[in-house]
Amino acid sequence: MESGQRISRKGRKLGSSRRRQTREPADGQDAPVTPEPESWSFQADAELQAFFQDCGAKERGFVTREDLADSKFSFLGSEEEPQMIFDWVDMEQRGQLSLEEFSSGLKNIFGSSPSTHRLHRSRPSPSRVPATASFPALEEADAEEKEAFLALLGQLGTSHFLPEQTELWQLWGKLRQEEPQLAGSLEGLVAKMSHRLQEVGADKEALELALRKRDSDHQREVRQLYEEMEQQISRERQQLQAQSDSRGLALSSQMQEVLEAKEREVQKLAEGQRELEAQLLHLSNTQQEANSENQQLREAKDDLAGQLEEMQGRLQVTRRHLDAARGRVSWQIEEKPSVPSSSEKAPGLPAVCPEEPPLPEQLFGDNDDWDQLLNFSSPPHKALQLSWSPPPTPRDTSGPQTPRVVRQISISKSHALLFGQEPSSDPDGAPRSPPGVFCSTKDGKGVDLEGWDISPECPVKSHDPEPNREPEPRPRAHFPWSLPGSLVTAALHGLIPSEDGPAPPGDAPPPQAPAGASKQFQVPDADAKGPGPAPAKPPRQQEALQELFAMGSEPGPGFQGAMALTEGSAAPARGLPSAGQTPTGRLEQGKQSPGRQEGWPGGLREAPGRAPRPGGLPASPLQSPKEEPKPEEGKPVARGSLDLGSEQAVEAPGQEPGYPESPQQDPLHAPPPTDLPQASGESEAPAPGQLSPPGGSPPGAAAGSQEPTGNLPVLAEPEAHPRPPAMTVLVEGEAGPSQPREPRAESRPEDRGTDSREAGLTPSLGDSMARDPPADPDYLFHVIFLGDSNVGKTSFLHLLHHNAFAAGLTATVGVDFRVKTLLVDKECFVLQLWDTAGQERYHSLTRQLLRKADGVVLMYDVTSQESFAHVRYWLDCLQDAGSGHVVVLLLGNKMDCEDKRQVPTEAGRQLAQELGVSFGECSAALGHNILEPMVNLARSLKVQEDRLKGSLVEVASERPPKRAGCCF
Ligand SMILES: Nc1nc2c(ncn2[C@@H]2O[C@H](COP(=O)(O)OP(=O)(O)OP(=O)(O)O)[C@@H](O)[C@H]2O)c(=O)[nH]1
Ligand SMILES: [Mg+2]
Repeated sequence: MESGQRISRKGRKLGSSRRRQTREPADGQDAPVTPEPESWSFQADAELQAFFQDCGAKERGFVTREDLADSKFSFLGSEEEPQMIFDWVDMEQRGQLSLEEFSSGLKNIFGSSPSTHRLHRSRPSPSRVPATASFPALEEADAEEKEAFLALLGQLGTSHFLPEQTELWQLWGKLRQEEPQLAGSLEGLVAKMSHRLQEVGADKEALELALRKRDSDHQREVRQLYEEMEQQISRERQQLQAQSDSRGLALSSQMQEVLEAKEREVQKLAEGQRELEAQLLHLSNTQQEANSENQQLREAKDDLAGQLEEMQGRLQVTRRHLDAARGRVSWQIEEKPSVPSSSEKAPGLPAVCPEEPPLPEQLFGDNDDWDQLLNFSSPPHKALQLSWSPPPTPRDTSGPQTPRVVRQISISKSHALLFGQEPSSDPDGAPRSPPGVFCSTKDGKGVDLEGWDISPECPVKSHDPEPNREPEPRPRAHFPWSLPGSLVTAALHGLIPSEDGPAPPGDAPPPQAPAGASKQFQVPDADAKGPGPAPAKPPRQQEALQELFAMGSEPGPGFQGAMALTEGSAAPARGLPSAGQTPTGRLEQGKQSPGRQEGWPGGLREAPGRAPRPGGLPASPLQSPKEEPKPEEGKPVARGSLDLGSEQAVEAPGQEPGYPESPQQDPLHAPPPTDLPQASGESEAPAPGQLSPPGGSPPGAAAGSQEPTGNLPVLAEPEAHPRPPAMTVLVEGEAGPSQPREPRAESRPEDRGTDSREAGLTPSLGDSMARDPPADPDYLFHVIFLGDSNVGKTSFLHLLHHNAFAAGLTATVGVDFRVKTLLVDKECFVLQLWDTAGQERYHSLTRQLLRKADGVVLMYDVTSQESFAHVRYWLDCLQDAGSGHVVVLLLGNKMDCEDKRQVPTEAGRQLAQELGVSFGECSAALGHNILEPMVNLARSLKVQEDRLKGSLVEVASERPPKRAGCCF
């Protein structure tokens, strides 16, 4: 076994040496020549071929290491594994060897004959054994040999013993013993080999150095490349990032813009949707309102249709009555021969707005001579007749707002008939009057106002259609001014359900008839005055007019005036005269009169710039007597008459003690005058204060009974008494007996007390005038209030007369008239105050009035620049009228509205200086500066009058003094 292993080991060593020999030629070194295989037996070759066959290598053409796993070769030792043969042969370690390569490899290792090789190896060399036995071990060798051997090893590069060195030692020793000549060769060979080894080592180190250097260079280059790549990657990444960012920003901005645009669109759409919703809501509301209005209109239409039918029936009945009464009724306006007939048309009539109902034709008729109609000093046998529309009432009351308008101013002749006929009363005390004749003159001719007798409370039955029929005692109304109201009433009876129901179609008296439905108040002169029964309760207008003329209670010798006051509050339309005639004309006019204009629902119209009256319907006085009198309406209601009356009862008052304007502080305490002396002997017209009491009560008693108490007569107006829509004043210019002063059956303490406090009017002369009005006014002037509409003329006058501001007055229609008595500097001034309408359609009418003006209060509204600018227009009108010596007072009203002021006070003052007129500012609402301007105006008028008297004697002789008249 040991020998086998040794052979195997040898074989391996030989194999390795052989392998080394096979390698050396490959390296190109001068390797030794490959020894030929010693012996490669046929058996070995056969085994090899069998192996190729068994493992399939022959088919594949190559041998793998695995193929040798189970192979057995006879030339291999037992300890040698067949796979080692493959490792020996496969020096390049390719894993597979071709059959040729494997065969030649084996042959190179084992020789041509493996058996020989085995034999050779198994047969020891005869010299090697004894030599081995004779050569001592290295440790036992002598020092010389050992030194020589170490030197040899030193040449080989090893200085210490290795296990192989022992074998080398023995080989070297053997060689020195057996073949000493080869020892030197061995040493040379060893030296050469060591040299070669050193060279190889140097080469190796150089190569390693070069390799390391190259490796470091490579590493450096790689690192550099890596860094460069990293930098480039970083740059590119940054670029990409920047591009991405910019692209993202652009995209985001675009997206933002798009989003904002979308959002705006959405908002617009939302707004549009909201607007549409609002519009839809509005439209739906509007539609609902329209539906409700349509419903209301339909209902109103149905109501109106029914009412219209009823009205038509009533009108037909009325027309029949009018036709029946036509022959009996006469409408006369007797004038001097010089006075143009009423049929003539006079130019310059007030323009009538086509949209507004025209003024009645007989309202300042075309042919009226204003000199005649308005002359206070009417000649004898003439009676001045004034017809009034109902006075306007404040809007804040529930009563109707019938505009007040002068319906007629005419002159009739003697009052004989009038005064010759005692006022008749029915058993209940209601005044009576002869049928068909309301105011008659002494010679039998008179003004027949029956055409206006349309008081709803006057039963139709009382109007005898037959002219010759004796009058029957019945309540009647002879108020020309009652026409509109009657019409309205008639209309309203059809339109508005009255509490009392419609007016009785026949002669059934209205509910209030006995109390004051139709009353006639005649003021007989002294001669004509008889013991006729006086009305138990004179109508309010009647009393008011009594008060109006109460100042000159007893006319002078030349005064034979007669005054008749009638009152028709609300008469059925039955008494209307027939159409076609003068009365009919008036009737027709009355249908379009302002009274109806305001009273008729369909014709309700407000003056421009005025707020419509709430409810739009006139109120009740014309509808139902019960609805008329209200506390607030007391004054306005009776304005047509009470204005005049209050002038004496309240106004004169204007002169209460302590009045600053008056130097005469002491009130007059003279006994109430019983006569109104004529201002001039020529004057035949009574003073404005002259009014006969209805029942002929002694004036002294009446006045004396009240004035000492200081309490003004209380207006004992029955609650249910309807407001008189108009009044008629008949003043006869013929001399006659003095009229007894009417007793003041009614007093109005509220006017004095409350009004004075409210208005703040300076009480001074009023009391004295009220208590002791002068019998004969020293001066009488016509003062016309001019100015644009809405400036406050009527409010001013209302305050002046009633000491209370009446809010909500309607626009004046035509012209209004009041009398104001002032005691200034111990002289009695009677101012006839004409309240004109500022609306343009009445300007021509106003222009006619201007001809007789003594003084003009030209009013503007300090809150209206336009009204201030129109001041020059009104002055031009004044100049055109030829009124050269008119005293003008420029008055700016509404100074309480300081926040709305458009006209500075200085501007008004400058204009007044420029125009040479007086100037002042006032507030009708506050009652500021109301009476003072009038007192100053009275003084200026007096100065003007005195100057004219002195300088124009001749003219004055042709023209009766103003003081002699009581009206234009
Ligand atoms: N604040 C204030 N309002 C006033 C004053 N005077 C009158 N008014 C108001 O002005 C409006 C017109 O008043 P009116 O007296 O009817 O005016 P007018 O000048 O008579 O108008 P016409 O009759 O159309 O010419 C009414 O509403 C009054 O209440 C005032 O001093 N201050
Ligand atoms: Mg007015």
